[in-house]
Amino acid sequence: MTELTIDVRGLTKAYGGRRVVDAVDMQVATGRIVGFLGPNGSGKTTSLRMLCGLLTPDAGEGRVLGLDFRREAAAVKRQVGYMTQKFGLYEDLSIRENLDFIARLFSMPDRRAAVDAALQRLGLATRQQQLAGALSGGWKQRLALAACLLHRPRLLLLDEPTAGVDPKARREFWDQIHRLAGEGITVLVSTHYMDEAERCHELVYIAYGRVLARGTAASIVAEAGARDLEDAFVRLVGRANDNFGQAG
Ligand SMILES: Nc1ncnc2c1ncn2[C@@H]1O[C@H](COP(=O)(O)OP(=O)(O)OP(=O)(O)O)[C@@H](O)[C@H]1O
Repeated sequence: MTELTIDVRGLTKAYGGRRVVDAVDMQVATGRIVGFLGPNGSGKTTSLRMLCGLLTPDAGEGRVLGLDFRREAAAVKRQVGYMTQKFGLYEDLSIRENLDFIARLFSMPDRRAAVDAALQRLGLATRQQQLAGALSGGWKQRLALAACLLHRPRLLLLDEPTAGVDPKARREFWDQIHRLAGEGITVLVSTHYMDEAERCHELVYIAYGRVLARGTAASIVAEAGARDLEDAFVRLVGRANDNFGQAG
């Protein structure tokens, strides 16, 4: 049987009486890269925050990294690398100082070794003295990914990690994600880019807080009777809009 790093059912969250995440099931096998797609405001960030233990769900059951994701949320949080949409590091500190600061926050016993390993892994060693604020968008994202990896998480939840990054840097970032998956790290990543969706092993597509499609890119395109992935999503969201969009 396939080992599931994420196995959660019925994930639900409402704000002001409106369900922004509505009974979402999420299964991600260990070492796989699953793309999380959907229009703006469809509930991706809210779902990711619940899965990593930062936000308490209204409903939902299941396990993340073998832990009860609701009752053991604090333990889940410690073992997940979560990369938020916005660059959250200190612009007036160098690359190395940023990583060292985070290692201190985690009270890592082998801080220096962990920082060195993260610098090497992400190809940041030669730039370690550069100020974070002076880096291009692509290098900033790489630093943010290095920061997520410091505590050696087995699961990465990445929220639009390459938004606004140029195509070459995005490609390099994705090569890195595939290397990490090759090491057995599981990745759930939200994106609006179709070329990135094509690089995921599987996709989950949501709109209005509900899952509209899941599977490989090829199976989603075939099931929607579409030309390509973008066309499939346009069709799916069009149908969803007819069915429950007005109520959402
Ligand atoms: N703390 C909050 N209070 C009230 N409403 C919220 C809160 N957080 C999110 N929402 C609403 O929930 C819905 C889903 O938001 P969410 O950020 O999860 O979407 P998303 O799919 O990540 O969007 P995007 O692709 O734009 O990042 C939106 O309508 C948003 O306005």
